[in-house]
Amino acid sequence: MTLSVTLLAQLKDSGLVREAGLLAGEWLESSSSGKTFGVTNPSSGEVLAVLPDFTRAEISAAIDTAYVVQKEWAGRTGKERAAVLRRWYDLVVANADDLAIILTSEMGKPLAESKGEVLYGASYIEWYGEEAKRVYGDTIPGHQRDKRIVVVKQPVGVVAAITPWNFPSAMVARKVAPALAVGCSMVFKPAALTPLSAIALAVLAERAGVPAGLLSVVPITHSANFGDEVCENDKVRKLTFTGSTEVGRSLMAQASSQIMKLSLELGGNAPFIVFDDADVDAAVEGAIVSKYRNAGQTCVCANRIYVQASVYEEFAEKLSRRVSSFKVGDGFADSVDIGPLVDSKAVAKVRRHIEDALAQGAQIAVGGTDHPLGGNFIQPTVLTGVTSGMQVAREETFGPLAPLFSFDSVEDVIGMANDTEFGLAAYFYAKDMSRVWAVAEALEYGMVGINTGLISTEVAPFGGIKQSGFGREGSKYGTDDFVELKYLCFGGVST
Ligand SMILES: NC(=O)C1=CN([C@@H]2O[C@H](COP(=O)(O)OP(=O)(O)OC[C@H]3O[C@@H](n4cnc5c(N)ncnc54)[C@H](OP(=O)(O)O)[C@@H]3O)[C@@H](O)[C@H]2O)C=CC1
Ligand SMILES: O=C(O)CCCC(=O)O
Repeated sequence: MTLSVTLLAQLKDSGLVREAGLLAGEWLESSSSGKTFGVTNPSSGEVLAVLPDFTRAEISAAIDTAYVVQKEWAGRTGKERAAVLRRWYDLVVANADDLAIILTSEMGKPLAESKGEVLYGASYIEWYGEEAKRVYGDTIPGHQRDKRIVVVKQPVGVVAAITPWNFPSAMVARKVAPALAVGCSMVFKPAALTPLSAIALAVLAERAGVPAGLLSVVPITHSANFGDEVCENDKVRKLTFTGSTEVGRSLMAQASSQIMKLSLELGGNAPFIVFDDADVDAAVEGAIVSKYRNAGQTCVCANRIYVQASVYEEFAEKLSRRVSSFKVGDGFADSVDIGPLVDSKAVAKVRRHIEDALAQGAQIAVGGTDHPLGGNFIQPTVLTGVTSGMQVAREETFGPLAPLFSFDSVEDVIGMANDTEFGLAAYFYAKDMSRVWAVAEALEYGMVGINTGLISTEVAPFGGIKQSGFGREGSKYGTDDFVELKYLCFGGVST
């Protein structure tokens, strides 16, 4: 047993951390590969746990079991499935402090944010527990006198899920809860950087009465093996993926071999627009939440901040003042705003964006230099004088860097905001209602925050358009991706 004593000492329930995967209803502490991998704390570099590294054959066995168990689960009433999800939700809430500690340990975000994420994730379990009872079909007036038409929704069957490291807890809940609610089973691959939160949630799911084999959680470092197996195994009928557009594109190509149902929640390049009639103070607060939440490592983070010329100086000055007051440090330290980035590659990307912008004439308003803590810590930064030829305009930075662009007219800023292959989230601040409607309609994004920098909630449909993917998570629409419509045509009805 190699579990970190520091981590274990912080937990009320040490049973939530396991050096094992849950496959086909069993906790397996070793893999036939004989290989293992370590999960490290991005703040200290400490190894938290060593997990078995599972193989394609083991994933295949988990799929076989998920295929069988799903039939019994789907045969239960919505109310019966709802009761299990409700117990899972209650357990997640009851264990939120421990789950937050596990999350901060493996991912680095400040503890308060981790607790927020755990409860945010739990809200999806609660929501979809309730929705389990409302997977309604439809009746359609028959097209002939003796015909009656009914549409029913049936679970797609076995679902595979792949998630990233930036929301290791909420992503699990967001994918598992709707799948289980409608009667699917799931084989789940968390990011190798952050599998412990998914494992802890699986422990609680088991305690809540999720049947053995219905949910598998597979730690694995060779992620392509997981993608290959789930895309080629004809027992898997759907793949739900959150991560980079690059990997999403290749999974989409692979999934085409068996025309698998897909949901893809991919990269973003969110514009955040401040118009001259905006409440500038409110816009600054919105930008702080949108840009610096999770140290900027969120797919809906503001990536490009466009400010109308007449309020540019005021906005830049007020934003910079707020950002310069941020406390950077270990996620467990008191009142920390920004934790470490997830790894050195993430730090290098932010540095590259800053250097490129400076080389092309941008200026540092705050931050911009390495943080004294070193390692994966980075100074939260605001750049002014940013223009559309710079890398920050085109690529998702995924770090605490706010680049400020100036614009003159509504037409110009809409053109710049939409000039990207991504279409996940956009934000703008304005008061004039005719402008508000026009801009909201003109932005080519799946989600638009108007006078707010925080749009995430389980009651709304989260998802993108263009190369940010398709499918929606959350809300009444979130179950659509996990069901198939079946049309029943009744003939010979005596009239
Ligand atoms: N939309 C979003 O929420 C996110 C967007 N991103 C963007 O992507 C960039 C890179 O982040 P990164 O974490 O590397 O994102 P990736 O897309 O590489 O990883 C996301 C998930 O996909 C898995 N994965 C990677 N390659 C394959 C494959 N060939 N087959 C199956 N699964 C695979 C990863 O596994 P493993 O990590 O274990 O290899 C992880 O579980 C970020 O800087 C950001 O710009 C990143 C995360 C989330
Ligand atoms: O970054 C993501 O992939 C999801 C963002 C978390 C959220 O706001 O729901």
